[in-house]
Amino acid sequence: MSAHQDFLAYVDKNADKFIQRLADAVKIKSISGDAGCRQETIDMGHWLQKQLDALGVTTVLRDLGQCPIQGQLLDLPPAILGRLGEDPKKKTVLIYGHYDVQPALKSDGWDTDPFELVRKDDQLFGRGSTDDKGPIMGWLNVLEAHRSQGLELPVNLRFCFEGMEESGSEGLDELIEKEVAEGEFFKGVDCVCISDNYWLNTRTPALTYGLRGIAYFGIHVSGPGQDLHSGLFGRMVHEPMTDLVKLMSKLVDHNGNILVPGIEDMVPLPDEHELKLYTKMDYSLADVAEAAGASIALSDQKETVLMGRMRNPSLSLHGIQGAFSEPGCKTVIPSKVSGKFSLRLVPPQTPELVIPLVTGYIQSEFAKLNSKNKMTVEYLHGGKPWVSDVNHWNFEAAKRAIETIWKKTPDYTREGGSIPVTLTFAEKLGVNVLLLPMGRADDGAHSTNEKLDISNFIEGTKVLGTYLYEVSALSGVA
Ligand SMILES: NCC(=O)N[C@@H](Cc1c[nH]cn1)C(=O)O
Ligand SMILES: [Zn+2]
Ligand SMILES: [Zn+2]
Repeated sequence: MSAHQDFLAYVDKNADKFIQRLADAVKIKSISGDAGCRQETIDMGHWLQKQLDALGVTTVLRDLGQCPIQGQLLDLPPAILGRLGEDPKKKTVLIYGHYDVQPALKSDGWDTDPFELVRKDDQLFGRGSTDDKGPIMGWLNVLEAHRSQGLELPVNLRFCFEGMEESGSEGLDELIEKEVAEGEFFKGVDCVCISDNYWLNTRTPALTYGLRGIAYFGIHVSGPGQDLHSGLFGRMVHEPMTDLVKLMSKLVDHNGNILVPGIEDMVPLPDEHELKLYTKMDYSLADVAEAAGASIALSDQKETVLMGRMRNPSLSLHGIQGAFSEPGCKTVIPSKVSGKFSLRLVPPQTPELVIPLVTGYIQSEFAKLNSKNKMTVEYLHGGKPWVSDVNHWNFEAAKRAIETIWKKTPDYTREGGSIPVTLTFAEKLGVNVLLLPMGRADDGAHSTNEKLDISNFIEGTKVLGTYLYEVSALSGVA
């Protein structure tokens, strides 16, 4: 048997062990956006480093400094840089992933404890199962299958894992820039592979060549010195919530159109060639309904729906901090409230270009209210959009791996989400970056009952490993 076949056979035989490792990872509450979970997020970094060390990777933890969160200045979770293999005759693949997760509470509507990996039929439920602990464990599975059988890896590997991706990747760009300018770690990297997004549907594996950027904002409105009784003060004072809701209603309409002047105009319209790409995609309104859990697509045209996610900007309202949200009927006028919203950006948009448009517009809309409350707009974090070249051996290697394992030709997609470091790798390392998703469209990333199908975890592990063999086979291709 070849090394590749031995690798595949090991993955099949050790599925239960791999699922247990994913369960161990899910147990650690590495919620980067929650100050109360910061120590556990740091612990998760240490846990992952230990796993990598045990699998023969030489690792260092890189301190990323501190950042303010929920009124506290806290240490950032470390970045993990790892290296395995120094053979100058082999290609060197840099793998990126994030070990932090989105918040999750059982009371949000989860059927089971979000931090216990629960197996139901052929699916694994738990926060981070698909985003992004499952894919990271997939890489560990690949390493284990080789190390425990004494198989030589076909490429040199470099790993860059962070614990702040869900909260703006604080400190990572600076680390990469410094390391490229002064360090050795990224020297010799030939390509980058990121497994941190999803297939377009539940049937067809995908390769992803684009991501939207993001610009995340807060609108803070305050007025009274403390919360007030609405019977005693209603219709007597300017209410912060009333101003905030008015402002938030001015940002986007019910059809998804962005109302901030200048934002939509920045994006060129699709030409006929581009429109045909969407028509040809294996996608239907039933897929949106399956992934969203309801028939609520903004359009009956699949092309319009796909463009909404892949090539147009969007603006979403996320929440209001400080507002009364518990059960019951508290008759309160909250004294200060913060609205949270973000824009997903597409080329040529960048956070720098949209920030003045957004802040200027909100200030002018607030001025129209003649309110005596105080209002500030805060840009919280962001990242630029990214589009890659699919006619590159990196994509060819991944396509061949998918065809070998799934016996299907992948969909080529642009993803609606954001992974800010992707563009940094492309620009600073000057190499091709590929997104090779493990999970499916209906995984519920960031949502309740997040899951990963066992077949996606196990066959996905095989795809990741096979991709490395294909990169090696394509060595010498420019
Ligand atoms: N799997 C990638 C992902 O979910 N990225 C986040 C990044 C982000 C930025 N700000 C908050 N989260 C996304 O929402 O796209
Ligand atoms: Zn992710
Ligand atoms: Zn995410």
